[in-house]
Amino acid sequence: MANHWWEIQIVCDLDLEETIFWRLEDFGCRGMASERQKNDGNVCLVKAYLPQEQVKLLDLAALSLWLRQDALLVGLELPKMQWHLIDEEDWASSWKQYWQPQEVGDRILIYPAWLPVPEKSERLLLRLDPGTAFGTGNHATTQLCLEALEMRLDDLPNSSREDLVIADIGCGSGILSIAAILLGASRVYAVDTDIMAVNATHSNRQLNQISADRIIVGQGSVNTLPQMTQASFDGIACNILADVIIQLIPQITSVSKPSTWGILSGILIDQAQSVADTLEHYGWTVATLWRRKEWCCFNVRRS
Ligand SMILES: C[S@@+](CC[C@H](N)C(=O)[O-])C[C@H]1O[C@@H](n2cnc3c(N)ncnc32)[C@H](O)[C@@H]1O
Repeated sequence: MANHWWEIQIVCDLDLEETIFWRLEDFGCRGMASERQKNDGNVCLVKAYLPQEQVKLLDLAALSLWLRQDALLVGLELPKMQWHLIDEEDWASSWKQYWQPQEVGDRILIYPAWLPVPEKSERLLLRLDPGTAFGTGNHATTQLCLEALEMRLDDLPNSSREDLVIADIGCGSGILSIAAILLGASRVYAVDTDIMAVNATHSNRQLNQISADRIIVGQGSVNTLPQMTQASFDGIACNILADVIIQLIPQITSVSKPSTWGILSGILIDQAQSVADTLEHYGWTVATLWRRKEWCCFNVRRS
C-alpha cells in the first residue's frame, strides 16, 4: 500500500512564523518550509508534512485551534490552516522544491542530494537527502551544532584531529556525523532511536563517500554506544530536546572521559537553567552558551 502524508498549509502573519514552526515540530512534522506571499510580504505560507498514520483528524483540528490561540494571545490575525493527504511521491517532490543549498558557519555548504554537484566549491560540501529524518541544516538547533563542531575541530592541531572519536546522539539525517568527518574527525558513532534516522544516516554517509568504518550507525541511544565500541569519546554531539537531554546526562557522563567535550543543542532558552543545573550536578562545566532565535546550544567540558 502506498504511503500517504498529511500536507498542512498555514497562511499566517510573518510574526507568527517562528511560533508556528515550533508548534509543528513539537507536533512531529518532518520537512517544513515557509515562503512569503508575493502580494503581501508580511504574510507567509508555511507548509509542513507528516506521515498519515502518525496523526488523526481530530489532532489536526486541535493543532489548528492551538495556532489560533497563540495568535489571539499576541493580538495577531488568526492563521488559516488547511490539511490534505498527498502520496509519498508528491510529498518528496513538493518539499524538495523548497530546499536549497545552505551555507552554515564558515566552512560548510549543505547541499541537497538531487542537485548536480558543483565543479568547484570553496566550502566543504555536505550532501544530504534527509528523507523523513530530521536534520536538513535549516533548523537553528542544527546550525548551532554545526558551528560549534566547526569551532571545536578547527581549534585542534591536525595531529589530534586525526584520532578524534565523536558520538552523535540522535543523529537524524546524519548531518552532524558527516560534518564531523568533513571537518577532520577520525570516526563517529551515531545512534538514533528512530530506524528511519538510522537508514537516512547510512545512505547519507554513502552519498558523501565516507567509508562505513568512519561513521558507524546503530539504532538506540547512549546506552547502545558501549556495544558499538570500546573507544572512549573525545567529543559528544547531541541535538535532542531539553527534557531528553536532561535524562541522558548521567549516561552521557558514563561514556565520557575527563577530557571529553560536548555540544548539546535543541534546548529552548527558558529550559537552559535546568539543563545547566543537571550538567553541573554531573561534573560538567558550561564553557559557552550560544543562542539563536529561541534556542540555545551548550558547549560543555568535564570538570
Ligand atoms: C532534533 S533531531 C536532530 C537530528 C540531527 N542530529 C540534527 O542535529 O539536525 C533529534 C533526533 O533525536 C532522536 N532521538 C529522540 N530521542 C532520542 C533518544 N533518547 N536517544 C537517541 N535519539 C533520540 C530523534 O529520533 C531525532 O532523529
